[in-house]
Amino acid sequence: MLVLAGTIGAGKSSLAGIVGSHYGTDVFYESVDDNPVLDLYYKDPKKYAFLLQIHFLNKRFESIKKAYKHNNNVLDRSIFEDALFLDLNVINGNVTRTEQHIYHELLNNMMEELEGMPKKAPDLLIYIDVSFEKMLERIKKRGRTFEQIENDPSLYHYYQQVHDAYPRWFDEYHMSPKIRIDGDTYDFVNDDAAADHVLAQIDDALRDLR
Ligand SMILES: Nc1ncnc2c1ncn2[C@@H]1O[C@H](COP(=O)(O)OP(=O)(O)OP(=O)(O)O)[C@@H](O)[C@H]1O
Ligand SMILES: Nc1nc(=O)c2ncn([C@H]3C[C@H](O)[C@@H](CO)O3)c2[nH]1
Repeated sequence: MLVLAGTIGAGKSSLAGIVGSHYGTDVFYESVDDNPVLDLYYKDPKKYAFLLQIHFLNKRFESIKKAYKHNNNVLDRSIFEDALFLDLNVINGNVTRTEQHIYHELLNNMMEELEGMPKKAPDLLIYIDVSFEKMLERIKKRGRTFEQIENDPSLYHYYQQVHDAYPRWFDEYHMSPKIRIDGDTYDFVNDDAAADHVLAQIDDALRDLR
């Protein structure tokens, strides 16, 4: 199981598709278009942050249960990143300490279930690192209405918080082997040579594991 990680708009879904095609494996996309809470959360984070966290946790657990059956199946974002968002929501007063506590108890229970499975952790975590400027550029380019700073200027600060939290998160991530992809330099979406370079990086990392 290969897992993509990185900030909002880093290119996880795009690279997940490319990696899945490369290995001929299934890609499990993050719940966005079918997400009944995401736009509500962006409109009213105080009301919907906890519900959104529970939704993502549930969907990721569901994907992991399906994905772990094949070595090179691809997950678009890891279950381990959700706590980063949760903690930011606590800092921002959108999630209470009690909600945070209940969330972590539920997460621990779920992780115990995963420990009972043949594959307890991803084979490789692929972290896409992008600058804050690139992150904003990509969010704008992709154009999801509820994510646009021009509609809600307070999102600038939120995006800064998310972006700032990622390097430490990646540093402290030790559940599996991990690699870092430079998402600023390599335009794996529009440039085949860049995509090949990134795929070679992933191939090399997987070869080292076996
Ligand atoms: N390396 C890249 N070079 C150029 N454009 C890119 C690159 N990666 C992603 N993009 C573009 O940036 C936008 C966001 O990409 P994508 O949806 O894959 O990000 P994501 O990490 O899955 O975001 P989210 O966390 O919101 O799900 C898309 O328009 C995509 O085409
Ligand atoms: N609050 C919050 N918690 C999460 O665990 C989480 N995971 C993803 N997202 C948001 C980021 C993108 O807008 C969009 C697609 O990644 O969904 C999250 N938001």
